Amino acid sequence: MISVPGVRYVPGWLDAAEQGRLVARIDAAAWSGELRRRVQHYGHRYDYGRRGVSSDGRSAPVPPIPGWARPLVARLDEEGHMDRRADQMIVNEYLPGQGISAHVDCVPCFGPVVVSVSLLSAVTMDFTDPDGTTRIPVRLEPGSLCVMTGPARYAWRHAIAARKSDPGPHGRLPRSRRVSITLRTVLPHSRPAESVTRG
Ligand SMILES: O=C(O)CCC(=O)C(=O)O
Ligand SMILES: [Fe+2]
Repeated sequence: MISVPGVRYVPGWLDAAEQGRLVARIDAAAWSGELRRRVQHYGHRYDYGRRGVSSDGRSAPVPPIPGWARPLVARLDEEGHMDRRADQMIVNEYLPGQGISAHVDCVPCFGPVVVSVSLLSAVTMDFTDPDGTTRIPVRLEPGSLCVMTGPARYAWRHAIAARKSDPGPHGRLPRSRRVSITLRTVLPHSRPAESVTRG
């Protein structure tokens, strides 16, 4: 099977009980309705309009990475997936029909590793090569970890089509509600303290 250079896919990274605990904690927290899909930002706010990590004090601060997510952050680091402990987390919710347009995660904002943990529903994430000529669908099962590094992080774009089902080997695979936890490291010059001292 063809694979995307720089994608590490780990099925069954979280068991069903752990996934359930995480979804319960996520659903007890406040969602932001700033996009078509609901999101929660922790550690640092990512400004979708400005395409930057907010550090100018104009937007309301976001909560730190909560206690319930810290074991994930530590485990990712201990298992060697990250360059250092993640300090930025975005939770995304996708109802059937919702997606995310093709993008590369902000290069000046975030470090060399972006991870996504899938909860509740499987979905197909499409990776497109830098020329836009090759599209590789990657099926993300609930409980899986998808680590993007190297070309997958910096050169290929990733997207989730806004549709209610994905093509499968034996017909369409209907989606249900999916929640993803994405984790990143914020680069030093994007962090508020450094921005202030740099004037
Ligand atoms: O939902 C996902 O797994 C990925 C989300 C994503 O690409 C992002 O937040 O940058
Ligand atoms: Fe992304």
